[in-house]
Amino acid sequence: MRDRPPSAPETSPAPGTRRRVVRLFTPYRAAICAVVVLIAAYSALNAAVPLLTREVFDRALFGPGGPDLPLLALIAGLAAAVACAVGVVDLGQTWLSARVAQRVVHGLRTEMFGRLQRMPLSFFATERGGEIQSRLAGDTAQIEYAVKDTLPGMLSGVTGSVVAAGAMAALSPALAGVALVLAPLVLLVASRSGRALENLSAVSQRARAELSSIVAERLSLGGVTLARVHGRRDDEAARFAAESERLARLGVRAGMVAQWVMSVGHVFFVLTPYLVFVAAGLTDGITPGTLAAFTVLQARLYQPLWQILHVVTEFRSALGAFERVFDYLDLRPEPEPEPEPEPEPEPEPGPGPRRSPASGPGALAVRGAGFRYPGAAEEDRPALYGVSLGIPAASATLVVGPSGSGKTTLGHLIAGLHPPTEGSVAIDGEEIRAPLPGRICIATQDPFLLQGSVADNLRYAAPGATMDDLVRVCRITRIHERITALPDGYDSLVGERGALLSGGERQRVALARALLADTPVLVLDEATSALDPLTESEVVEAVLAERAGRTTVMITHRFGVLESFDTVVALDGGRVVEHGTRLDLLGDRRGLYSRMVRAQTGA
Ligand SMILES: Nc1ncnc2c1ncn2[C@@H]1O[C@H](COP(=O)(O)OP(=O)(O)OP(=O)(O)O)[C@@H](O)[C@H]1O
Repeated sequence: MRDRPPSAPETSPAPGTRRRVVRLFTPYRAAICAVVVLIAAYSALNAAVPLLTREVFDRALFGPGGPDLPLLALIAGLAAAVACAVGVVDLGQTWLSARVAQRVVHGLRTEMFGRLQRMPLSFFATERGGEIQSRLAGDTAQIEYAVKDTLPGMLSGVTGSVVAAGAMAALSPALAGVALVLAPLVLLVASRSGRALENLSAVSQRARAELSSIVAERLSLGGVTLARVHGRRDDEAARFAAESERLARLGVRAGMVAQWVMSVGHVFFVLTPYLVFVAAGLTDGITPGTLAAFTVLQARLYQPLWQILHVVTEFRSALGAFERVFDYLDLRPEPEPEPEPEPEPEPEPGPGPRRSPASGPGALAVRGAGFRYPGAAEEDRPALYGVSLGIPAASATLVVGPSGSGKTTLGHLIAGLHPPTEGSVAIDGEEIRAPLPGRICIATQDPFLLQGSVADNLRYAAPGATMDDLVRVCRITRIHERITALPDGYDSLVGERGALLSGGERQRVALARALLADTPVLVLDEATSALDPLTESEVVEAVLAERAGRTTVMITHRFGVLESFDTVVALDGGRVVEHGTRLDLLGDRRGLYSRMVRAQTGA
């Protein structure tokens, strides 16, 4: 289950959303005020042009005494100056809006990325890859567009309409009244269809997220291989096509609703000038110049109205995007480790040999620890429970047990990948509730290699490592020869998730990377499972021989011939059933470890 608040339906943004959006922009209020001023200046300058048109008609061309060419030239010069000023103001406004939009979106993106990085691993086990991608890239792009284009569009629409209406009223209050009489009707139609468009946009956004989830999962190396192996390529294509067609249909519907508004508006737009002409015919003292200026202003009145309608729709769908982003920002990340924890009392050793209290760098103490995966049913037993172990510094411990007995879970608790849901795990008296880089490292069965070279991947653990360091750890994991045989040696690329290497090679590179981290504690969770048995025991023996005081906890299924361990821990059903030296446990012929060794060696 996801540890997150349920998201509200996308068609009705939560009441807090608008307030949160406003808060996001509060730090930029100075820039936003400047944008408003620039937009007002832009609208005012634009409104000046029709007034110049009136002067052209009434004084320069058809004034008393015939055409006045010097005046016409002056007006043309003024119009050019106004046009330049409009350009400059528009540039400034665009620059400021783009800056605010980019800052806000950059802030949201980085905060979201940071928040997701700190989420418990169970979140990534349940959340779909495409969903994260869709929110981090798709929704933020929609917000960016809304802030950069939509918001200034709305402001300039409002100021443009107000200024145009004001100029019309100044020219002739009576004609202005006639020209504005249809405006409320236009707004009504638009607001109705705006809501329909908003719903369509929310549904489209969900379809888009579904589409990117399919792409992320099914067009990965593993997804494509699976589909080929099982002959399901056509089914996959059909599933994608169905979702894509849904999106396409939604797109057509949205286009039709938008066009319907435009068409209705167009009728009003064509009709209104004639209403004005009729009114002008019935009113005394309307000059041709006033009428010409009026016609231009009318266009300036209705065009911004369309802009507002369009913008309101965009903004309402951007609210949906904001909400999906906030939904991720509200996720509860794993708590950060305490800066200075209380020292832990020494643990009671679990079943097994009595040793002197473990101390020193890398001593592990597991006290009554347990773990229940989030979402597991209450009545199910926890994956791990009541585990108490003292693992002395510099020792080598083998963890064995049947599949599903909790070995990996124990390894994850020691590595701090999950905080225990009961009891505690500590290193040198300090509780482990989160990964401790530099102190504990884990190498897993399914290692993750990043795009880049072998050397890049190794140096992820120790950016300052020299070539000699890389060679040293790669010799221990018996991968050095193989790397030098690659076309570019340590600079050879490993491909997506290391796909250009074999499974065993990937594991050995990852194990070398873990060794390079040089931590006092190393957990190996079936980290050599893809190797042939001979190489595996060679690698394991070499890792143990060169551990130089490092505490090593090794989880493996193939332990039959492994002898270099101080202690063996056997898990069954989520708890420790045996804990002792190898020879002690072998002595108990009915014990789990002893039976498993016999099963493997046939002895
Ligand atoms: N992410 C998870 N969410 C829910 N349950 C899980 C999760 N991971 C493991 N489990 C369950 O917890 C139990 C212990 O799993 P764990 O991986 O620790 O076993 P294991 O001993 O390492 O098994 P194997 O030898 O097969 O790797 C299993 O019953 C498993 O189904």
